[in-house]
Amino acid sequence: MAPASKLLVKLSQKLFPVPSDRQQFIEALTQPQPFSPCILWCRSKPSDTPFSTEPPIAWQPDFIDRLQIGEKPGQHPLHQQGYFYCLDFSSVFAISTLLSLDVPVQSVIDVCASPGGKSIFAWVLLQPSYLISNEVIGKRLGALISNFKRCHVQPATVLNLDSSLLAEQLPRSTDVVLVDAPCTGQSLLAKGLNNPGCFHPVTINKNANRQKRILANSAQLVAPQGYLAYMTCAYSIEENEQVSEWLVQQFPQFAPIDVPHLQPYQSRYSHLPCYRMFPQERLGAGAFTILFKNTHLREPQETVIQPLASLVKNLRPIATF
Ligand SMILES: C[S@@+](CC[C@H](N)C(=O)[O-])C[C@H]1O[C@@H](n2cnc3c(N)ncnc32)[C@H](O)[C@@H]1O
Repeated sequence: MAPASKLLVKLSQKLFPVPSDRQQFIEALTQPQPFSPCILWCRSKPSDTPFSTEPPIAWQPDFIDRLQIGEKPGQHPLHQQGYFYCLDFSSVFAISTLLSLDVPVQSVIDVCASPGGKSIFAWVLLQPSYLISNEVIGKRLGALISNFKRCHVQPATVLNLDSSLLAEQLPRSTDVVLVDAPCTGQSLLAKGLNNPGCFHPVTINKNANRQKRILANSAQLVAPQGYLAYMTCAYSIEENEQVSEWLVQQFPQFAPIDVPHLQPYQSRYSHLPCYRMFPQERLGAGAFTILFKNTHLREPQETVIQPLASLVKNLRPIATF
């Protein structure tokens, strides 16, 4: 068992006023226990499901299964055949804000896409005509592309651009923009992985600034009346609630939207409707999520929009499916 660092203890004190809650949080990070493996079905499930599953929780979509601990879905032949994608249930929690959209969605841009879990969730759920999955770090493109190939994700386009370039080239273009932001990755500890320095104030501050920059650029992409989904796998308030509050101040046209099924997960650290999953709840390693709506209406001169597909062609796609 790794001892809790001073910085982890300090974070736990900030997050949990009750000492027993604090202790459970610390234990989830210093004595990590396995979580149920989770899969996202990209095709119809075979009639004879090959895995033992956990009972679904109330809001769990049909295309998600939580498996019993000990199942190894990544080693099953159906995985290689692209029937499903393996992910942490916290990822499902974070992207589940999309379940509350009640409008048809034509276009989705995933600004921070690799290895592809949130893009694939959006593709299965929303079936957009345009899915653009962007990954700025070149060496992370391979994983994204191979997951899209394996799971037959199409139509989809993979880009490799900084968010500032996306903002410049595709302003007000997209119904749903996903920002699963790079973060301190504090929840990696709950998966038993090392992540030195992830609670240090300098690391947290650096990440929060990067998140603000990516969000500010991503906000430019959202069509009038479209949606911006922000999520991280960090626990620090600076990377989550404070970034969200900053966005609303900077871009008051973005209204945070209530997500009814996530009400039980309402964050205690903000007055905004935003949601947290913690590792001691035993569903996944932890996540933060919030959904914003761009309340701007389309300008009269905007009625003829250049189709996203033709704009994207000029951005040198890395792959098109
Ligand atoms: C949390 S991961 C995304 C996981 C992915 N959405 C999924 O569900 O599989 C964050 C991603 O942001 C990328 N990233 C790093 N720096 C970035 C930046 N400055 N702008 C945009 N994305 C960045 C990372 O390479 C990483 O792929």
